[in-house]
Amino acid sequence: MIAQQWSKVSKELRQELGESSFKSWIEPLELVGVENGIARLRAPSRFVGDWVKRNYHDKIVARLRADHADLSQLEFSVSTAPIVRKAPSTGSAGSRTAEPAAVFEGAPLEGRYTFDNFVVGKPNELAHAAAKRVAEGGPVTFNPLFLYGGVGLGKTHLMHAIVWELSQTRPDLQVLYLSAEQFMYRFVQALRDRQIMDFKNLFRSVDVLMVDDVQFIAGKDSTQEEFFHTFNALVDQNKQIVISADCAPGEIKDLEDRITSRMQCGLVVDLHPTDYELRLGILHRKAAIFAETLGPVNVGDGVFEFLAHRITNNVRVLEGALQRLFAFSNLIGQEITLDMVQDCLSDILRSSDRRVTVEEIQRKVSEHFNIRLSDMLGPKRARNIARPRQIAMYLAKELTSRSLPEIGRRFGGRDHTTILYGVRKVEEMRGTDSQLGEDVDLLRRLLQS
Ligand SMILES: Nc1ncnc2c1ncn2[C@@H]1O[C@H](COP(=O)(O)OP(=O)(O)OP(=O)(O)O)[C@@H](O)[C@H]1O
Repeated sequence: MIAQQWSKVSKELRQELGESSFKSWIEPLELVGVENGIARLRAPSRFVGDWVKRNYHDKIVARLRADHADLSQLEFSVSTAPIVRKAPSTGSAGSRTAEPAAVFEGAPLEGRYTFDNFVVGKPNELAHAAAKRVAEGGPVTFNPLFLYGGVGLGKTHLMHAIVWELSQTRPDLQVLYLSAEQFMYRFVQALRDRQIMDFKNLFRSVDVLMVDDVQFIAGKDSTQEEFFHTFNALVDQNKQIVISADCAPGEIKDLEDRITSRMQCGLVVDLHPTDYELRLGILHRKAAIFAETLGPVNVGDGVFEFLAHRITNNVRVLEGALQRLFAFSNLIGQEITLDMVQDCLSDILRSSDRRVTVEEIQRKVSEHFNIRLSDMLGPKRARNIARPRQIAMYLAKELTSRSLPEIGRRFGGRDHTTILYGVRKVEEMRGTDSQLGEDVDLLRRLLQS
């Protein structure tokens, strides 16, 4: 019934949209069900789902209304294989002899998040290398692998890439990938259904456990407790754990100390904010991917360079901007030019114009080091004041477009040479003092978020 309805709608859309758009966007979809005014469709990737929603939502809804008068909305899920295809045994943890108890699915995987599609540069090379090592599926050398970094810097991409690669290199392994939110949801569900033993057995018998956005469980006492025991049980069995978070273990507020220290026992790797070269590489790679789905599009001189220069804080935004340009160029059949970029992305470019101010930097750095703002600007030379002041100078130089004399004026009327000295000092110390390096990275992230 549903299949027939979808086939009728597809046919009509094929006529209206033409063969090429139909093949790219409509043909790969599957109508899964219609309920309570919502039609659920399955798409081969989030990209296709987002695109169809943005461009063809109303057309699809209007046609489906012929059979479902109350329909008002489409919802898309991604059609991917479950990550753990069969449940581990119901017997003691680790035993694999019993029949599967139930199908136990992890979060869906995004097909494009592979190692091939992950562009490696200085800011993420360590995270990439560590993820690759785990994906080989060899003996566990560090446990857990803890990946952290700011919004949209590729943590989830790397996690999915590990799962995809493990499914090739070690198809015998039970790999479970899920978000910390899903972990909590399943835990609560197991408590409610009095199936806590099943829950424990399932989680304790996977070979690789991957939990995304672990900061979510901070402050949720029972979930943390259960997570701690699951974590210990797997580590004791020498099973690999991979965790991601938006900051380092010690910086996650309201996370129990014993969990923090467990996480610090493994390899903790930071995905640093992207630099210009990495952003340029990502744009080229993403353009190749979009071209595969949308057909080739001409990109004019300087467009990639302009985008890499202007959209600096979040790869997700950069990717969204490029996707929008591809869509527009495809619709009007013209190459992407710098003029088109200005027209099409004015909102994104405006918001990326939001510059951090020197005053914001001074405030944040003072708070971070627990010193008074008046001391930051005043004459005191004690190390516990002078070092944060130099860090603030360094960040002001890096994150604002102010000149050294202008920065100097905002630091209580200091000379530009003092600012230059402070900037150089921090640059130099970042290579030798890892604590200082971490402080600077954290502050930069806070200021740019
Ligand atoms: N180095 C990279 N190469 C290719 N794509 C990248 C890279 N870094 C990030 N991306 C892309 O940026 C987008 C956001 O990445 P992802 O979802 O992995 O970020 P995240 O760090 O998990 O962010 P969040 O904290 O919001 O969950 C994805 O589409 C991803 O493919």
